[in-house]
Amino acid sequence: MMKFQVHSPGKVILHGEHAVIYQKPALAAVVGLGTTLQFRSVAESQMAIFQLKSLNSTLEIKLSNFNAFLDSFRFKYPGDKLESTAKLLEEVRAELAKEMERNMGTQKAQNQRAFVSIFYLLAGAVLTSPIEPNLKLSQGFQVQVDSELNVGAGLGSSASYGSALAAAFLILAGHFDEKTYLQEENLALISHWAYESERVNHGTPSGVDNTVCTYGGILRFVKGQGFQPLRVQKPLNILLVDSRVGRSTADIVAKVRHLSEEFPLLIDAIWEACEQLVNSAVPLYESFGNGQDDSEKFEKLERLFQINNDLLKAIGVTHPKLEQIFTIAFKRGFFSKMTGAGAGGYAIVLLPEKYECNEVYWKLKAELEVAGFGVHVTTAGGDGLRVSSLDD
Ligand SMILES: Nc1ncnc2c1ncn2[C@@H]1O[C@H](COP(=O)(O)OP(=O)(O)OP(=O)(O)O)[C@@H](O)[C@H]1O
Ligand SMILES: C[C@@](O)(CCO)CC(=O)[O-]
Repeated sequence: MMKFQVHSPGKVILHGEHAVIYQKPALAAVVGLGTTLQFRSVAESQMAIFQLKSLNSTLEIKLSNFNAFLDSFRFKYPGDKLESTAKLLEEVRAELAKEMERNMGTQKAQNQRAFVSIFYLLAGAVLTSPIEPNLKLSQGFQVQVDSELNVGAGLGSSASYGSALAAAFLILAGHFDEKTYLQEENLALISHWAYESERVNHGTPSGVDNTVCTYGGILRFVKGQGFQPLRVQKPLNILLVDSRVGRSTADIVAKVRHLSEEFPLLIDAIWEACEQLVNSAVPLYESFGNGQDDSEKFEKLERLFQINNDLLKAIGVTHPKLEQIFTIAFKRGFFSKMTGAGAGGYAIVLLPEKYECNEVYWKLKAELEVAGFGVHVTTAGGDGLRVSSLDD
């Protein structure tokens, strides 16, 4: 009887969103909100049932259908070690399209993508299983996914969801277990499959979100080159402000790509500026807590927040609701920026040390709430994905 729980955090991009797609560095950090997945095998069952609470939807897969899909994939691509995942994703999409027609009626696009991630990651984990090349699923199970992250809001809900699924399915298929998942090669495998899940949502993600959700901390990430954890000494306090404007990361990334094709030199100069900004920010984050008084460094960081936000505005990814948040924060003496793809989603407000003792902070929080925004105070950095046992 297998049962366990996976928790995977959400993230904020501190600096370098969008630029990171164009090979520039980004700084990303996990936050204190995340996705929790519970896995329980079910005796005598021949079904895999996935309850996705955030989407208010359920996916049921008959093990016999899933195993038949695996057989047909192995027959079509004999000896394929899944070096190219593109074929598998294509086959999964075709299989699920048939399934939707047969049993599921019309599902919303976001549910369909969430289902594709499940089928794709489950098939990927089983087809590459180190214990048995022709592994089939023989016992039914139930998976519940619950998230504190608003979906489609820039806090990495999709990467957090993808890494939680990846860890669960890799454990199920015998790649590692609850005790060994933190080994470097196993985290790399989780992040790899979480990236594949991101591709289902975004097409061409940079990989920053799945990396930070898996490994945790505050990371400097460059697409295709990997990451370095920042050596931070003190947690950084931030206020997450939900504009409550939904948007699709894939659509915004496509609009920015169009702009960069229209004005390549101009937009490249913005990406260069973003790189300089990250280079200036890293030593500040790493030196907080070194001296007696951090106020000078904090003021520099506030300036960088403002410049970063203005660069993002220059590529057209702000929104009137985000502007309202920036104005409220600025009026109270706080610096803020959008985070992630922008055009809605969350803003982050930089909070000083001992912000709770500052009356202005409470006024800021109240004013944002009265204006209809969701607020949540958290720290940037912390644990990445964790697997734990499940009692009941
Ligand atoms: N808890 C969840 N349960 C099921 N599916 C989820 C969950 N969270 C995210 N998803 C999937 O991820 C998609 C949202 O991805 P999208 O990238 O647009 O938002 P995000 O990850 O919140 O934002 P960003 O990538 O900018 O941080 C949803 O449409 C859904 O398919
Ligand atoms: C806009 C973007 O940089 C935000 C990631 O949260 C997209 C990406 O990196 O894939």
